[in-house]
Amino acid sequence: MSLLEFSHVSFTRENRTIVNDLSLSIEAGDFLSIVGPSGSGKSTVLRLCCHLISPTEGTIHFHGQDLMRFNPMELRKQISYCFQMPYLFGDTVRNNLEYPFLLRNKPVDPDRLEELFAAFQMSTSNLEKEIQHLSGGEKQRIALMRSIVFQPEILLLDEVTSALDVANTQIVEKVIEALNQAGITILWITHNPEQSRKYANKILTIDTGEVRSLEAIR
Ligand SMILES: Nc1ncnc2c1ncn2[C@@H]1O[C@H](COP(=O)(O)OP(=O)(O)OP(=O)(O)O)[C@@H](O)[C@H]1O
Repeated sequence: MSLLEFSHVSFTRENRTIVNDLSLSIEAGDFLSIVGPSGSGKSTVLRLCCHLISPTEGTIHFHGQDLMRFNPMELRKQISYCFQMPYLFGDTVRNNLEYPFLLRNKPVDPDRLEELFAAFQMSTSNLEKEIQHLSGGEKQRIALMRSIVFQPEILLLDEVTSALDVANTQIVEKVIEALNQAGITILWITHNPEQSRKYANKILTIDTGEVRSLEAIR
């Protein structure tokens, strides 16, 4: 049984088909790059994966069960996402990063937060900063940290390095690679052809909402 299985999934809005008849199997441990021109439906595919939106046709199964039947809060713990425009509460970095603990009724683990700052080579002094005082690249890294405070089964990443300089892109790539090596399934959208091939074992190319190719490269 595949970890995540799309069967003939379509997503239509305002008489426009944004994803058309997508069938795809994602196995545990996969690192899937999703590539394609702007507006081809890549982000929509990730939104479908975590039930931010529902297919208008077809089915998505997670662990063999209909994804639409999962409790959304429970699903977010297993399938975590980080998008291009990081959504963070207009609050402090600390409150953003402590939120995943609150959600699980668990005490905040300061060691885990320190570990994350170390992995992203950022200072923990950022914890007391207001989100609005962070740069775009800092916000991106904090949003990514928040999505992996507790390791999900699947991590969905939408152009998470687009606001980063070369050095920080490398840091983030290494964190993502290590997560995949630790068994986390990664689906990521990137516009950078070199990046799309560097870590992935599969590359999905989509155009106008349809699969152009699914290539296994490792
Ligand atoms: N809920 C929606 N309602 C109406 N149109 C939508 C909706 N979601 C996406 N679209 C449209 O569908 C198309 C695909 O959007 P999507 O964000 O999935 O593309 P993308 O491949 O991720 O693009 P980019 O690379 O520019 O981020 C776009 O034209 C977008 O405007």
